[in-house]
Amino acid sequence: MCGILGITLADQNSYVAPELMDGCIFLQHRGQDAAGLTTCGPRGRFYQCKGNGLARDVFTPNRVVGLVGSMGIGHLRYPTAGSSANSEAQPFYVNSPYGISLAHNGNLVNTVSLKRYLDEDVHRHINTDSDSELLLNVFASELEKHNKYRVNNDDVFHALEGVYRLCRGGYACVGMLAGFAMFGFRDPNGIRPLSYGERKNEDGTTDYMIASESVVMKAHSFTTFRDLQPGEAVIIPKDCSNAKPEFRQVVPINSYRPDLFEYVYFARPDSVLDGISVYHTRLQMGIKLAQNIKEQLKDERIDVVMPVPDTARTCALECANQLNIPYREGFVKNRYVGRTFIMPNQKERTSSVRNKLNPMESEFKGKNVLIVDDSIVRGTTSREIVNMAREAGAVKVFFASAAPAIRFNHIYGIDLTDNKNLIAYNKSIDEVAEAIKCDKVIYQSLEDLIDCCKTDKITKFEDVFLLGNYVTGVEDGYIHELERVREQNKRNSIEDAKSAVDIGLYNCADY
Ligand SMILES: O=P(O)(O)OC[C@H]1O[C@H](OP(=O)(O)OP(=O)(O)O)[C@H](O)[C@@H]1O
Ligand SMILES: NC(=O)CC[C@H](N)C(=O)O
Ligand SMILES: [Mg+2]
Repeated sequence: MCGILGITLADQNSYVAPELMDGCIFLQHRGQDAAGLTTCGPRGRFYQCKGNGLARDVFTPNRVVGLVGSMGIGHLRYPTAGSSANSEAQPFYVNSPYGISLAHNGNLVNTVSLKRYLDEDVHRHINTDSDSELLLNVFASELEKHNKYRVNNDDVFHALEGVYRLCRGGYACVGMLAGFAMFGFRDPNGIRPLSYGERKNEDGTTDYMIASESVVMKAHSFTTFRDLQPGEAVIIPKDCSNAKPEFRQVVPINSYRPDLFEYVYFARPDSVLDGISVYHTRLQMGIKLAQNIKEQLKDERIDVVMPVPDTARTCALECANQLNIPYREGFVKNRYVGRTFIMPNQKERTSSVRNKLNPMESEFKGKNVLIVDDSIVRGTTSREIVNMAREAGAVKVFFASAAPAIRFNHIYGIDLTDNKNLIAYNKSIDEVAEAIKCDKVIYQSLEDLIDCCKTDKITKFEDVFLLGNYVTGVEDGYIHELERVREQNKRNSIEDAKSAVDIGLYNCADY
């Protein structure tokens, strides 16, 4: 998951960059590795600032002062394909045809054949290992086929049909055509989230936003918003004071399957995705998990329930309420350390858990503790946490997870290529408990997790990482290619170091 954002302001003389920067801060939890902004100025030119780092570090005042224009897009990157190279920071840009800038959330699963197609059939040069650059070039090549001096909305929708035909995987995108329009589109299975919002101005005009999560809409007073449907696209004219956005269901909905992991971990609790409140699902996860715990730990005494901050808090609190056991914050979180799971290498992830969470000894000494987390993926967090709980004097340590055991790659959104890196891979639940050295692990069942999230409209979810059957299929050699690129970009034996073949480009960060 990355965070994507686009804003088009009605006032053609206004600057969108400050609001885009603020918006990116609201989506920072979706990607900590790189950040980028591209705006489109009055003469139709693009202005860009992007590079590795957090939004607040990349978007310094002297870098964004030159980002002129009332329309712009932003991206927060958590690399899930290619490498962590500076040159893979988004938005991506191609000058032909018409000048296109694109920000992408998701993963394409047919990159091997797309690369070949772009090279051999349509002769487009690809300069990085990013799948987003492929997606942008597929769109550009489809648009080019019209061979027109200027395009219109129909041409853009038509080009998107080509993108849907050629690109497989999970994708939500926001882009711009220089001087013409901003656009957004979502994959036919609705795996990755994307919302569209409107804000009424006092003079009667309307500003528009496209974003990964509703939280940024609300915070910026885009109070009328809805989710784009799977396979749906929207085009918002640059001068939106004179023309209205146009929506089109470009391809039929294949199946409506939002990614279950958005509700478990990715999204902020104060977001509503596909009409489902993330906060509400996490409360439900706590209720269901408590029922499970009552059965599985019926012969045990639990003195205290503790969350693993931050994401598990909502679920753990409700779980404690249901169990009628005191809820205690046993781990104090250092507010200056970001999310561990989306850090790019294992060394960093492991040391980050210790730097981020510190046990409150009084809450552990002589007690049987039930620690609740949203998920156990590689086991980096749970291993360290159990260790810390024991060091702090806990007698028994039980570990509950709001997500079921994760045994397969999450190919549409998690940076993980090898199943063997999953702690539950080829292990029984007792073996997982043994691996993280706790007394018992309790997992939520998939059925219960789906019950926590489903609505009348959405009953199916992208749950491939739990079952292993990919809705989009995966082309032969895809996982191998992902791994190969990762390997290639290892430098000085530091896993996932910035690409050894990093490229400085005129449209890349210049620092
Ligand atoms: O088993 P693992 O591979 O460690 O992954 C799972 C952990 O990673 C995430 O936390 P993270 O620190 O990223 O973010 P948070 O502060 O939002 O909980 C998640 O909430 C789990 O705690
Ligand atoms: N997490 C994401 O959505 C990443 C988008 C894209 N696959 C990249 O690696 O840049
Ligand atoms: Mg966590």
